[in-house]
Amino acid sequence: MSVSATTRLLGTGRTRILDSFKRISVNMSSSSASCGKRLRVLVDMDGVLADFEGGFLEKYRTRYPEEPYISMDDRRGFWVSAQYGKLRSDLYEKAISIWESKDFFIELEPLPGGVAAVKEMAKMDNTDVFICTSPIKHYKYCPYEKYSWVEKHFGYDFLEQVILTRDKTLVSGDLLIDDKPDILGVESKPDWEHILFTACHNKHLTLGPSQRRLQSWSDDWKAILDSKRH
Ligand SMILES: O=c1ccn([C@@H]2O[C@H](COP(=O)(O)O)[C@@H](O)[C@H]2O)c(=O)[nH]1
Ligand SMILES: [Mg+2]
Repeated sequence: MSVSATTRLLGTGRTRILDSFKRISVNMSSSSASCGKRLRVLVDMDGVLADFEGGFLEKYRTRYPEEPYISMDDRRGFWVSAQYGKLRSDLYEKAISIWESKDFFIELEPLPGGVAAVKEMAKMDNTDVFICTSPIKHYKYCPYEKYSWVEKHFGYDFLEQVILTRDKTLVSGDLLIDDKPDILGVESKPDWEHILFTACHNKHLTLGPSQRRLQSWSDDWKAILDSKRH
């Protein structure tokens, strides 16, 4: 057999062995997750840790004092811009101009109890917490300010725990705590169970029988985590 044929054969064998190792390690990691060795919790940022809706309304009213606005009580649907666009078509762009502005994301106030809860979660045995958040495509300020916000409220080391993605279905975890009712992406069956975090825009929705909510950070988030430990 020629040297190149032998190299090819050895290469094929090596690939098969590597594939077997990969299969074994994938099986080991999924079985250790399911027997609860470590729980992985993904926590959304806007509307869960940071007060996106409150920050938006305040800045919108300051910048456009003469324009109509939608109170928190009247908010319906995840997309703020869509509801403003229905109110009057030009308000769609005016709404977007608010979160595309410098300092919008960094100046968001933390939602009550969120930072403390996540810090506590991160200290729990066998628990990994990640902040999983979607940046806007107008990237001039938002991604930088999201990192800055985490550093400001959690400290520099917690930046390790930040996941910026526009497709959360690609991220693996046991739980995703998120205020968006429909979290869609290329993965049709994400690993995580979505816990809907109650927000002004989703509080009127009736959930399916197997769906769960976290009403606020005063709600029993520890029980939800425990329900996923085996
Ligand atoms: O009308 C809206 C409302 C929000 N956004 C942006 O969507 C993301 C939401 O991120 P999550 O990680 O799902 O909380 C955020 O960057 C908002 O600015 C929007 O584009 N339009
Ligand atoms: Mg959100």
